[in-house]
Formats: sequence, C-alpha cells, structure tokens
Amino acid sequence: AKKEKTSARRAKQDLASCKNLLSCLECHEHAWPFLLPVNTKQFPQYKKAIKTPMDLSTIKRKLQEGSYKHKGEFASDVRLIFSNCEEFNEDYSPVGRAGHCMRQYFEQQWAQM
Ligand SMILES: Cn1cc(C(=O)NCCN2CCCC2)ccc1=O
Repeated sequence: AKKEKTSARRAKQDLASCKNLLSCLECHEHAWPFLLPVNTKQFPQYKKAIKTPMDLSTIKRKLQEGSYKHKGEFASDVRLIFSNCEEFNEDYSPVGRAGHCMRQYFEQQWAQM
C-alpha cells in the first residue's frame, strides 16, 4: 500500500502545483488576451484558423473537473494557448508580444516544478 499512497500523494501535490501556477498565469500583467476564449464574433476568422482553441479559464475548469491525468497534460494545454497565439498574431502585435512574454514566464515556472 506504501507505493500507491506515495503516487496518490504525488498526484495531489502535482494538482496543487498546477493550480498555483495557473493562478500566477492568470494574474500576470500580460495575461489579458488569454483569460477567456477568443471572441469569435469579434474575430470571425478565428474559428476557421484555430482548430483547438484554448484559454486560461478553460484550463481552470479542466483542473477543477479532474480532466488532467498527468501534469504534462496541463502543460500541453498551456502551450496550446501560446501556439494558437503565434499562429493567429504577428510577433510584434500587442497580443503576439503578450504571448511570447507569457510563454517565457510559464516555461520558467514550469522548469521549477
Ligand atoms: C488570444 N487572442 C486574444 C485576442 C484579443 O484581442 N483578446 C482581447 C480580449 N479583450 C481584452 C479585454 C476584453 C476582451 C486576439 C487574438 C488572440 O489570439
């Protein structure tokens, strides 16, 4: 029972770490483009261009619903936000620059988890 307990404990710790890191992303100064799903009424071409939209509120819901089996799945969804952003926005546009900044911040924090 010892081995299973530690893996259950590690899973619990990983979930807490992901929730904490998500909070840090949400309150980051440059998080504003990523807090909610892109408004496809405001950006009609977004739906066609981006096959798998992702945003911080969706990741938050998935964490709360237990949708991530491993913390790596959480990281993949965060990185999807920034890949979508690079696809849809010029590097030096306000949103494009925010995406590069947020990706760098995420990877820095992720490496310490
Ligand atoms: C990720 N992403 C975001 C946008 C965007 O403009 N979000 C603005 C969101 N507004 C800020 C305050 C109210 C709503 C455009 C393209 C894109 O890829």
